[in-house]
Amino acid sequence: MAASFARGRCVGSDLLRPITRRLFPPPLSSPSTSRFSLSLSTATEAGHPLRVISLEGLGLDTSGAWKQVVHQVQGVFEESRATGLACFYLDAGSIVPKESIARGYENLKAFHGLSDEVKVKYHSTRSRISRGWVPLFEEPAYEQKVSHVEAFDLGMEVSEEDAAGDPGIGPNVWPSELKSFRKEVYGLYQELTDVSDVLFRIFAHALELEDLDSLGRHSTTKARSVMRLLRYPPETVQVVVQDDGKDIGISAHTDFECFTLIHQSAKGLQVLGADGRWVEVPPLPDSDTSFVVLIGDMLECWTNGELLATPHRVVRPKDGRERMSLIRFNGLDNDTLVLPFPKFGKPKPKYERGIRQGDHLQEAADKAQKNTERLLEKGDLPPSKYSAQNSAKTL
Ligand SMILES: O=C(O)CCC(=O)C(=O)O
Ligand SMILES: [Fe+2]
Repeated sequence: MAASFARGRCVGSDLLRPITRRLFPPPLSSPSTSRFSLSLSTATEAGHPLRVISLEGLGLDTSGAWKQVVHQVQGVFEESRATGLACFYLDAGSIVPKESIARGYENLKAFHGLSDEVKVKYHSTRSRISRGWVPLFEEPAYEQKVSHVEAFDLGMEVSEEDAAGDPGIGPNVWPSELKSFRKEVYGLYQELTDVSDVLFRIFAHALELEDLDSLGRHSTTKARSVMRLLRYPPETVQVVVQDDGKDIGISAHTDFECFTLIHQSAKGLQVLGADGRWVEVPPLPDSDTSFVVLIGDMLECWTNGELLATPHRVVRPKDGRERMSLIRFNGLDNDTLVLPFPKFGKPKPKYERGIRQGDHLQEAADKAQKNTERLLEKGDLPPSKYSAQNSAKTL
């Protein structure tokens, strides 16, 4: 999406990157005696595709529960040497109560349930920074494929005066028809900001960076951190694209920010392992406050590719029911130039010039726009009913 863009980059064979030697430190304590090994076996026994890490009991001090979480995250990073997947489930219930998540879904349903005539007032192309409604068939094309998803996008609330024209930063749009939407949805956004702040520090600790604010200090109140309320119609509904692509909810991509939190009402999310196989990552049956944490492009660059951004996609629901998801991207300030930390060795050619968060998002938007134009030319994508272009170009 353009701010509604912020999403992933196109992927193809370059997703199948070879697993190179990694530099992660060994876990903080012996896995045989730690909670880490217990939670790994529990996760495996429970048949979860990814490790489950909980923020329960986490205090402000970096001992006790904090160390356990760091240790578990290190375990995930360590395992990703073989699997390519440095992603995991995070139970964030101690920061984001289940009621907030439930209200998030209620508001998502209420917004997407409004008529198109009402929703078009909030069309993302009417916002300088692409906040608001992204109708079906207007999702940026990360691949040469048509996505089947409708979105409402928001981010940090910044006045136009404070934004001073910065790309991707500015005021949100709020549907006046839904009285509690703003308060509840922005409340959830703020709780997710708290989770994000903790995770930035946990990641810094797990990577054994000396300063725990090394990452998070670049994600201020002007960070490119968008939240999306996504609705995927089931495959049984509204198929106007080529037959072989009818099951695509969102085409394959990695996210452009540092990391992403995903809460889903139903299965559909898949991540791509180093062996080239797509792994289903369904919601956890026993936890309604668990998010999937995906690694984004900026963290990949910071670690010189020790952590790989997680390729992912969504397949459409086949059971006749819609799928909903609450997505929170955790990005950096526009001007942040990310270069590999020296401890990860000589920067690889891919990262040696660094990546600037704002530029990266813009390049991705431009790339997706080109894909969209090609799809339109081929007649695979229906032209937008609401705007001159199918995906917003401005960030
Ligand atoms: O709906 C989901 O689970 C994932 C959405 C996604 O990948 C994105 O918006 O970048
Ligand atoms: Fe994504």
